[in-house]
Amino acid sequence: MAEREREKELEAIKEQYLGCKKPKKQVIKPSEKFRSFDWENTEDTSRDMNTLYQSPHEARPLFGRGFVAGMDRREQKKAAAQLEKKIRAELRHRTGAEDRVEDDDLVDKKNAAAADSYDTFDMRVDRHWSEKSLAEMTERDWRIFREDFSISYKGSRVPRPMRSWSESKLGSELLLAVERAGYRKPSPIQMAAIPLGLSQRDVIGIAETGSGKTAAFVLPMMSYIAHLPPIKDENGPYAVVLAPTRELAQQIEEEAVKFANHLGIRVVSVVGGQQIEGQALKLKQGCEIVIATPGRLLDCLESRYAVLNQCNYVVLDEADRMIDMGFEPQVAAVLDAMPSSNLKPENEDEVLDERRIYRTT
Ligand SMILES: Nc1ncnc2c1ncn2[C@@H]1O[C@H](COP(=O)(O)OP(=O)(O)OP(=O)(O)O)[C@@H](O)[C@H]1O
Repeated sequence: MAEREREKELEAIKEQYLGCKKPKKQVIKPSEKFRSFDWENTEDTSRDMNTLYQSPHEARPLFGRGFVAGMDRREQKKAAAQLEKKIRAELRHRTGAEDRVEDDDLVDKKNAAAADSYDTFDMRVDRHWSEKSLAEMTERDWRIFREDFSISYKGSRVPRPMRSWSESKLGSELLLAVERAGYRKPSPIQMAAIPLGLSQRDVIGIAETGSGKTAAFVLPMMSYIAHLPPIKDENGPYAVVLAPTRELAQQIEEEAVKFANHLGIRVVSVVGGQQIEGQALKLKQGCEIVIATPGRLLDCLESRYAVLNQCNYVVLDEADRMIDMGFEPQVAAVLDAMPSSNLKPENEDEVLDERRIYRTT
């Protein structure tokens, strides 16, 4: 007995200092454990066994620019329209009614219109300005229109730009001339400046080279002159265009003649580098528009070949360049040869910067 006690004691001491010798508990991995596990198909609850629920309504979340996650209501409407068509066909089939294609077409059109006029959030979608008549244009449409063509204004009570030639108030003869010139659409500077010119407002137009600035000032000028009686003898002109160089003056003349010939308006160019007598003769025969470089026009005025007492319309083409080239005194002298009341703006706020410069020097 004492021996057994001793053995037990020894075991306990060994266990304490050398660790126990108990066999390790075997751990079975779940993959091992369930390797041969099988279940009845009906026990599979991961999917609905009822076919009715096999294709549940699918959410179509929209992400990206202009969307927050949500449902595509337009797609749902399309699906609903298809279903409606199917049901109609089925009903017709059952009742033996004839196929009425018009009915389907009508449903199609109605649904297409509904899908187009509502966005994905079921909000009404506005049509683009190009699809609207002038009367339907909203402030927002005009803003988008101006943004589309990079048109911006500074000034008060600015008239709306014109969207097309037909919407301008140029008159049928000028519109015909524009069509014959092959100008299908107005350029942005023309869209913005022509309505201003036609409303007898002073305008400073800024646009890049080759953007159609010439027609933008020539057309309202022609429209203004078309309402006046033709000039007799040397009493003209009604309008003067000043340009810094001979070449530019000639380019403007070419552009002006395209429209002037249709209206019986006479255009004379008065530029340096050519015989002054020839130009004097043309001025004497009478003309409604003079296109000139400042120095040569001043010579003509001083020699009394030209008078500007009927001139109410002045264009300073490339005014900044004329100042850079030192033409300011000549331009000021030409403007002073016109009756001062002609150039006095109704509203002092609307005085052209250039004119102020010329008039004060
Ligand atoms: N609406 C239009 N449609 C088609 N062509 C046009 C239109 N307006 C002008 N043009 C043509 O575009 C060309 C350039 O026009 P224009 O000479 O008036 O430009 P500009 O802005 O005055 O250029 P610049 O700064 O060189 O004087 C011309 O040949 C003109 O006939």
